[in-house]
Amino acid sequence: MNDFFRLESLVMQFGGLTAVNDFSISIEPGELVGLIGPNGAGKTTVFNMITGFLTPTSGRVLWQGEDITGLPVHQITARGIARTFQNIRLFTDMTVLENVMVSFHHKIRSRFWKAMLGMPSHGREEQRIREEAYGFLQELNLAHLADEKAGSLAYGQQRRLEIARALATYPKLLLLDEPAAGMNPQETMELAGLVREIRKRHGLTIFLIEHDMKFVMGLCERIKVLDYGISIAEGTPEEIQTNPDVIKAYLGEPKHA
Ligand SMILES: Nc1ncnc2c1ncn2[C@@H]1O[C@H](COP(=O)(O)OP(=O)(O)OP(=O)(O)O)[C@@H](O)[C@H]1O
Repeated sequence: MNDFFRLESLVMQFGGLTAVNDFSISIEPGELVGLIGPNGAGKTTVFNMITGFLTPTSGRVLWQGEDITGLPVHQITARGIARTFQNIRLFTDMTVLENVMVSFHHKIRSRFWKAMLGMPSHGREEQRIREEAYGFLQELNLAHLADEKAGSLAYGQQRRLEIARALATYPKLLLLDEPAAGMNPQETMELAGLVREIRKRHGLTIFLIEHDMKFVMGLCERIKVLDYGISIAEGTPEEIQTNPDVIKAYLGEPKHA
């Protein structure tokens, strides 16, 4: 048992549907853990319960020794948990750089008051935020697109921009929901390298959902498998690939002639 990050018996019911049932996991600082499972297995629902988008029907989310179950989204972000979304959520009419700058909103609020009071640090602070935001774009290989509208980027670039935005909240735990979705094999391979780099540089712990098995198996140290809301396996990539329950969940029962 660790005190860093633990999910205890999470349950999420939507009316008569139990989307997630008795889900538990404990993640150590610095780990890179994958969450896989067939469509509709409940993976995004787990992320929504961690990040405050959904309040679990029962169970607890424990983060650095604190019970954060059901806290509002902004309070969870402020505690160092950030995420990206399966359906990309960018401000498409804003520039790539502005999209990252928005993530500094807590700082921007103080900037706003300083500007109102005509305090001199306003310009300097804006410049600092701009430089920091640009630094995150460089890390995600997007700096050359800083002044483009976010909506004009290719799909894979938008996914990387989502990660840059999440990093700009200075998280300790980063949740990535299908980061490689819609990417070609080359982009997916580059993304795996970027994920490794940002983990190292920022001392991150990463929990990710992904359907691309090559990506998951090559990147994650440990994998959890959900099927119909129930956790059916947990182990190393090698253990998961040879687990009969996992094979059955993905391929269905073997057909008998
Ligand atoms: N807000 C909601 N209201 C009602 N049902 C929901 C809601 N969110 C999810 N569900 C249902 O819960 C189940 C799990 O959905 P979820 O999106 O968590 O699955 P998933 O494993 O992330 O799937 P995918 O791989 O297709 O993204 C599905 O049957 C889904 O229809």
